[in-house]
Amino acid sequence: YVKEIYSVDNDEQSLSSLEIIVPRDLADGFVNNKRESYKFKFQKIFDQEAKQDVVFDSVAKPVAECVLAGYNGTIFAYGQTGSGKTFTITGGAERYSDRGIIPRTLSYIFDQLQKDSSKVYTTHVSYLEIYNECGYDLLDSRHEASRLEDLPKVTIMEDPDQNIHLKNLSLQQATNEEEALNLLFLGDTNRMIAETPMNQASTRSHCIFTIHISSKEPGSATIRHSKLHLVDLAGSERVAKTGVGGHLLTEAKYINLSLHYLEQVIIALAEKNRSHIPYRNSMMTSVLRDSLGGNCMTTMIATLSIDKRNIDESISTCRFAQRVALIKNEAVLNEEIDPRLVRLKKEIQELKDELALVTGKQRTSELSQEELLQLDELIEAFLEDNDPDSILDVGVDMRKIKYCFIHLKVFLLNIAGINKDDCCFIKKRSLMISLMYLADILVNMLKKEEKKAQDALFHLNDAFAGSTVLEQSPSVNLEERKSPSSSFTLKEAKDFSSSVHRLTFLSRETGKMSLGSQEAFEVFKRDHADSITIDDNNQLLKQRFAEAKCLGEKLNEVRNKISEYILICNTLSLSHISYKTMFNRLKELKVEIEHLQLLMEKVKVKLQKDFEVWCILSYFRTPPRSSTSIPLTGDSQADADILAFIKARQNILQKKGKSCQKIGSQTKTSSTVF
Ligand SMILES: Nc1ncnc2c1ncn2[C@@H]1O[C@H](COP(=O)(O)OP(=O)(O)OP(=O)(O)O)[C@@H](O)[C@H]1O
Repeated sequence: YVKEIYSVDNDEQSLSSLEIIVPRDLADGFVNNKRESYKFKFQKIFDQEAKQDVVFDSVAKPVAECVLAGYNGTIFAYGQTGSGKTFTITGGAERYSDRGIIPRTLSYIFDQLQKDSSKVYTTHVSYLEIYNECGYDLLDSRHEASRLEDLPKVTIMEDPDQNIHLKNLSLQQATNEEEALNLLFLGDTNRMIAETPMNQASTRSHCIFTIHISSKEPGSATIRHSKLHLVDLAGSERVAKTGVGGHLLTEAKYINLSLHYLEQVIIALAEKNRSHIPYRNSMMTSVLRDSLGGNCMTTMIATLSIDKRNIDESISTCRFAQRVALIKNEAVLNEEIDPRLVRLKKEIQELKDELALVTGKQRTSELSQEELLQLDELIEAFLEDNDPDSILDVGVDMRKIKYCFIHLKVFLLNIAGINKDDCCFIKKRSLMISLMYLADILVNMLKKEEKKAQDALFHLNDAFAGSTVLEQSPSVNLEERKSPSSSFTLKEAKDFSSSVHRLTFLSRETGKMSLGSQEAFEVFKRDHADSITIDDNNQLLKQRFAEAKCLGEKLNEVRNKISEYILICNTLSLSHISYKTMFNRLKELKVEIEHLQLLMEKVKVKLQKDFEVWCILSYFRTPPRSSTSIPLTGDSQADADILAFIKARQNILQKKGKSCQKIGSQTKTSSTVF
């Protein structure tokens, strides 16, 4: 392009300026007041030598960054045919370095997404072509389109909130740069196939390549949606100048009309206090509505082909671009709550309502002051209760259960003077609490054992009581009736028996042991090696005793009958001497029976006495297994009693010496005599 007709001043400090100088021959004419130069200020002006990467860095990168942050962005190229719109937006096919804004933006975006692991991103792309006010989906993958009309037709739908929806425009997911580039290639291919000499789509249609990005932080309910429109507009040349007619004229009219409407929208947006913006006039302005005057970071690239012949077009493009620059958009973050979360919140509310209906209580997320106080009391009572089976019942209420756990944790951590970081202490403390519970369980078990021991002791006392009765019997001389076969005297047995009764662990009033002593004594008896034999012999003696008792009763019965007969005989025989002999005989019989009766009585007494002796001797026959088997209660008095008991026993055994074994066998023999 001829340098003489324009100059560029790229001031680093302020806006860059472009001056278009109208050649004198063009300025000359009948009217002499025509301006010779036109100056325009732009944010940045790229001369014809500008490289694609520089354009990308200056124009596209800032917008792409906004899109990544969650804002909407649009970059659109406007200019006359052949001025370089497609080259700028898509790129040139000859060199890799000619890649345009779309492939470079895709590369940049995916690069950034890969670097950011703090969010979960989803990317989709769509590619729309608008030709003669009709939309076509360029990402149709069927490859069947030989004409543009064969592609899926995209129509505009508007919801009650005046949001635009594009029906039939496919949204293809692209998980990486390669997939996105393939989709761009697919769209460009569809666009080229449908292009005919009569329909040079690249010139006469608008193309919108859109990158849709959704981002969400893990665990967050908020989703951000943003989109970046990269728009390659149709050529803006004037119909009159191109001199087209017929079909091309129709096209040109559409193109110009849509660009005209675009211009109308831009003018309306640039004007203050303008209430109506004519977006609906064309599909193009409808689709870009949000980008042009709403929530979007919009950048316009005006492409110029500054040639003597294109001076008017160039000036027209610059004017249009300057109007666009006046528009101020207010971009906001496009955040929405995850619809799944909305659904879950609704479900939670429904469940809360249901719970309130069932329990009759309306639950708030926080516990009331009153409820907290009640809980504190319950927890305190629970902690003070020594019963290991006690439970902390706060009902089916997660808020209360959580509160209890927190309370107990604080209780453990905040015990006076305790460093909460001292895990060792906490472990010890937990152990102590566990031991306390264990101790409680053991105490309970011991109480039960004590009860059993008490019952057993009553049994034993009965046996001792029996021996006391026999001792008081005046009719029997125990010394005289010493069993000839027993080397263990009844005197010794009596001594021992009385020593047992003197034991201090037997209650003075009742003659019964204290609970701890009873238990220890019971264990001592149980541990005695020969306890089973003793029990067996006891049973045998009891049986013999019962038999003797039965015999004595029968004897009494016979004696009574004889006495009765004698009485009758006395009455009858007074006058009959013949009965005298019989009477004397009966008298003799009576004496004999009485003698027998006396004998039986003695036998019975001996039997009873020997039963007692047997009981006592049985405990001495087998010594305890070892001194360690003697159970001590820990109660000093009871333990002293037990030791005294054992000592008394040992004294007797020492006196007997080795004869213990003999006693055992002889006593067994004597038991069979009875
Ligand atoms: N900066 C540039 N450097 C090198 N070649 C360029 C440059 N800009 C445009 N061209 C070339 O000029 C020609 C026309 O450019 P391009 O197709 O991009 O124009 P356009 O404005 O898109 O036209 P249309 O309105 O017909 O689509 C292409 O062959 C392109 O390669």
